[in-house]
Amino acid sequence: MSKPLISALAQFAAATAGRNMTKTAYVAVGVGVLSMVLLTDNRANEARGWVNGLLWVCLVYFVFEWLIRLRHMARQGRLSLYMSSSAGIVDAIGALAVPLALVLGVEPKTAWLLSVLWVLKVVPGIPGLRQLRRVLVLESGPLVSVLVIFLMVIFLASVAEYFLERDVQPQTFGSVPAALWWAVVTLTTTGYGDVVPVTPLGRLVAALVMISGLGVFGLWTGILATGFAAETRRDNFLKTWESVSKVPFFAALGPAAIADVTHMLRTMELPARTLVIRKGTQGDCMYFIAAGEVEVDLPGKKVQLGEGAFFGEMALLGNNKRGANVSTTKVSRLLVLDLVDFRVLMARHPDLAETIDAEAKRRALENT
Ligand SMILES: Nc1ncnc2c1ncn2[C@@H]1O[C@@H]2COP(=O)(O)O[C@H]2[C@H]1O
Repeated sequence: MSKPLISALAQFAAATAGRNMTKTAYVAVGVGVLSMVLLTDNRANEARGWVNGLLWVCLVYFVFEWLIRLRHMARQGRLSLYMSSSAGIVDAIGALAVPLALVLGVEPKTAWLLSVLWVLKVVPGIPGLRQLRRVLVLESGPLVSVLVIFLMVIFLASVAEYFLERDVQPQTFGSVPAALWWAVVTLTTTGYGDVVPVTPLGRLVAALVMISGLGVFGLWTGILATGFAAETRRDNFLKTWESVSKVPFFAALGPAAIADVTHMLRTMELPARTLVIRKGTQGDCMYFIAAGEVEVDLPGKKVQLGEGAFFGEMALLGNNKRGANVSTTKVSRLLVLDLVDFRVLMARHPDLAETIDAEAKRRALENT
């Protein structure tokens, strides 16, 4: 093998070994699945050679990727952990499913259908998947309750329709299982229209089932949306909590007071050289620096404020007008306290109020 090829392979192996999905892997999944779809379409018969070639290239890529990961994990002593993990199982399926089917004599066009399983490889890389899993676990109670209601309505409705329609339409409502098909199609509001009740009472039941369908899906959507919102709030709270507890100004407070303060603050991530406060504008919040640095642009001098410092308090305590431009000098994380919460905080924690007040007075004196 030539040297450049060996070094390219080594580079590829290093990039592939520890990571779930590389950019090349995403491309391979896309090309592979698209080729499989083309293989099933007779209009693409002329390009069959190319499509087959692409499928084989993708398969070789996934086999190679799997072998590299197996070797990497074996070297790290984590082979069994990897093989039993979801990523390991998906990698093994991606590498072995099609070859096994071909070896077992399955017709190639059918065997290549298994390449649809390659899409599973992108699952671990989906952002927010952990959040979705947490929402499903936390909200499993209400979700299951709605599922039970869903099944109940399906069974009650299908038995009712069987009773009401069987004599008029023995072909379509001749048994409860046949009526079940109608109930699922109706309750999910799909409405193929292949099976339709014709008796007045049958239609009344159908109307009730359709309305129940809307209710059931509305409930599911509501439960998931509330779950996601709560999860995002929890994530934000934890992030803000971490930042708040690092600011020395708040460190003296007990855990209960820190939690109280955390509810009032929101986090803001800013790049370097971003104007945070413009001189002369109305002040409606103050800031604490959780990370990074800002520069206060005063007449004749510039003052740098680092981690743990606060700014923007003077407008809230004085005439509401900002006294100077303030911008970030580095990537910074600021905790923002809005005016309403500023007042609540000052009332609840007089010691903090005193510190902020004293610093504002000192700054005002320094600026005169
Ligand atoms: N001398 C100073 N040293 C540090 N910070 C200052 C000084 N003067 C003003 N600031 C800050 O710059 C902010 C500009 O907006 P505010 O006037 O709301 O609040 C001001 C203070 O927080």
